[in-house]
Amino acid sequence: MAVDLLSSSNASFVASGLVLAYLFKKYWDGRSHPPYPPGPPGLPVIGNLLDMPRTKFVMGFLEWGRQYGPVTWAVVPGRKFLILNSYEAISELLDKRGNNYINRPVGVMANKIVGTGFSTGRLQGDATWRKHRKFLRQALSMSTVKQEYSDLFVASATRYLQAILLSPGDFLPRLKRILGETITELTYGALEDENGTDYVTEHNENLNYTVKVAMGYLVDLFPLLRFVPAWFPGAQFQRDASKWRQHCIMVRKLMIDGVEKRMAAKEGRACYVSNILEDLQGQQATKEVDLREDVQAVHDSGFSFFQAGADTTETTVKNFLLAMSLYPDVQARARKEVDQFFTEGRSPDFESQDQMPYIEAVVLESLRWNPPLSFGIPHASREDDVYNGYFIPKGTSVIANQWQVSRDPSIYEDPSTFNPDRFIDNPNILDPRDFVFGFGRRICPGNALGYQLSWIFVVSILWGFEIKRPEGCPPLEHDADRFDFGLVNAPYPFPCDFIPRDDFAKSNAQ
Ligand code: HEM
Repeated sequence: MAVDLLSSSNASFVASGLVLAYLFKKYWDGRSHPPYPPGPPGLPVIGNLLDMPRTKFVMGFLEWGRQYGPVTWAVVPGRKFLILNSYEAISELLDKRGNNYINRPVGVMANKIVGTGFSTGRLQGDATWRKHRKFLRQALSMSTVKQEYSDLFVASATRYLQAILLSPGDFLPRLKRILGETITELTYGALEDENGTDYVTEHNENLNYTVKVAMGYLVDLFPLLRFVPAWFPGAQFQRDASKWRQHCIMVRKLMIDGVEKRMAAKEGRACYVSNILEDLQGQQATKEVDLREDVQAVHDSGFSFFQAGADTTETTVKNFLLAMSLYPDVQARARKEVDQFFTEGRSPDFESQDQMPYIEAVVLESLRWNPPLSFGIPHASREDDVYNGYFIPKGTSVIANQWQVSRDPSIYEDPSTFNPDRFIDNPNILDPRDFVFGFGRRICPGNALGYQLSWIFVVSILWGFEIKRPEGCPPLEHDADRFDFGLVNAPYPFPCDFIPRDDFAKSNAQ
């Protein structure tokens, strides 16, 4: 039957119809507004489907930037893309015209099938999103982070030093675990429920499929595929989605039930979710208001902490560790500054943070050298726009290539070299925090938290250990040998020798 329907004469009739419709639309669009930005030519119907980079996305986008200039246009079925390859264009569109680029592209697989559309990073710029951002602003400002979370961060960094001492070969998995615990603890005030279900493990599993889903599926391009039943041959995405949807529902419930039980029993640490829920309960006690939407927004914005904050902070600290092993002179200089403050029994804390300019430069360079989300999270336009004479229609997915900014030699000289000196006595240089945390109305609300947590890990590691690249390891001179260019651009796994330093060894023996 299916074969009959697609007999060769029918198929060629349908194909010529589609090509004609495509050519007519292209002609009509071209007459009714300014031209689209330049981009790869594409094919009828499928547009640039075959041109889109499939791996190492930012490298493909960078190449388009070289060929077509700082704004590149590409289309695939059902989606229009604008790729921005210059800080000037990014900041003009996403920062200055931020109200127009406040939305996110809707992923069929993520939003409609797996059901992860509730998290802050996926919401449209609507009333629910504004509620999330209000709570996040309250809890994650630099002053709140310093006041509320510094002790937790110091304790986590100390735990990491001890973990390295115990099992130096596991320094990468231990980093992932301890940063995951830190973020879980500050969000939920506990690491497991009363049955011993481990929150970090469940969140990591959620993160794994969230990242897979964000990479895009065929169903995102051809939305009708979502009606293909799970038993249909080739519909593996439906079977995966069903498993992930169930898991996501389970983890959300696990987290909510846990906080509510601990609050009722007055147990557990104060944390993001419980602090705001208590405030809301206080409001409800004084006046009759329906706060159900607020309560949901607290839970859902809290759920975003791990999704958005765990891998990104981990990548920043990994960047630092890799750089220390490759640039021993930078390491020696950074340690000299640490040793001015933390000696004779005083272990790292935040007290002297403002007096350590070289460490600040090292943390900034760890962010710049390899921006963890190297093409951010795409924004989407609310209305038609025109930039430099080019037309950007409503609903365009806009990708800001942060990697390009980090490697722009007109901004950063010799950009592949890890060189914190570029930030010393150079007030006019672009601060990496102005692009690695994203842009405009969607800028990362966890930027102070990510920065402070990375800072204490950097100082503590320098204080505790000398870091060496083991003899005989290749020098990793090129970016392509250092970073994997995935959705989160992490350094490839790398070896390090850790030599304990005296003060740490003594404090640990006590
Ligand atoms: C060094 C660490 C971090 C980096 C590099 C980073 C980077 C980013 C970037 C590039 C975005 C997209 C912004 C845009 O759309 O323009 C983002 C969004 C977000 N980040 Fe972070 N982030 C970090 C840490 C954190 C932490 C620790 C948290 C929370 C505890 C967090 C929570 C979020 C949330 C909730 C969003 C979504 C915001 C929205 O869509 O409105 N991030 N982050």
